[in-house]
Amino acid sequence: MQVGLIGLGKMGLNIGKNLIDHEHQVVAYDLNAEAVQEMEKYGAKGTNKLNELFESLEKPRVLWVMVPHSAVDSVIGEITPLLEQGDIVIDAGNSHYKESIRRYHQLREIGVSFMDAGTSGGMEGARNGANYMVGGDQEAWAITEPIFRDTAVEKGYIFTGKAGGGHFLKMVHNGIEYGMMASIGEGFEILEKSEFDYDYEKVASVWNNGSVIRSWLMELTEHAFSQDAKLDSIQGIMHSSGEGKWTLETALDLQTATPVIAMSLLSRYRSTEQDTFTGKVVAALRNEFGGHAVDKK
Ligand SMILES: O=C(O)[C@H](O)[C@@H](O)[C@H](O)[C@H](O)COP(=O)(O)O
Repeated sequence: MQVGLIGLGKMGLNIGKNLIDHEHQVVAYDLNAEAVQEMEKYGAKGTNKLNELFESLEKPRVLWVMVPHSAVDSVIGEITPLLEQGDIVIDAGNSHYKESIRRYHQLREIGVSFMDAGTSGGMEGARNGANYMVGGDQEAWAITEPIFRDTAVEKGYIFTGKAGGGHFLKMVHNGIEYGMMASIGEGFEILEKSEFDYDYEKVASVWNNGSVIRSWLMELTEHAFSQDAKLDSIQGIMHSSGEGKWTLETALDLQTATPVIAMSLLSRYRSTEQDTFTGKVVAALRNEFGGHAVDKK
């Protein structure tokens, strides 16, 4: 089928190529000329004009939006005057599910269907077989299922119904991702501080063969250590894009105890600071009441 792809970043380009590999026609839009050219070379029709994108697509149009969550509203704002009744807008990025519910209702008012599609599997998945968690209308799903099925790994997609359900599921998935990664990281830190001299690539490899914790994350761990045996070239600063925070906020709203996800998020925040004011205050107080030593600057 024909897909209008908006956003040719790392994920968008890979999804576009994946769609073309599966005999779908891609009309690709981005302001970045290089990305448009790359997509054209791969067989897409490319443009940097939204009206051209819309004119090139058969109706009802299927628009796959692959942009950072902070840009989704501005994209929707730009395409709204061009959208027509029956068109389908898919947000395949990592948006907050409440925003997706709002956007669903906003577009429904003009007869446009909005689908919230959480996409997992990273760049490699986007290129060769992704994983999708999709919410939205059944009618829109009936039309769009082939593009999800074809670009996903086998059994790698789910339609959750009800708007917001796709991005909610992806949010929780990412909360789990935070906890799992933190646990892997902490395990290796204990190894690093121990009296034993382990080869971490080999450790990750052996854990990937038959052990309970074998996983794609452990495979990636093995790969990372194969590139840099002790990760000496990078700093232990863990950035985050928001999904872990949303998971924790949602858990709190639902009065659900999620200590692992909470701590993994907080340890990411902590990792971005060299020193903390909390630490200074506690050190000062220990010194105040007990005369305990402080480390001077
Ligand atoms: O399932 C996935 O493929 C990943 O979760 C993907 O969506 C992305 O890597 C995260 O958004 C990174 O999230 P943080 O920046 O919050 O770690």
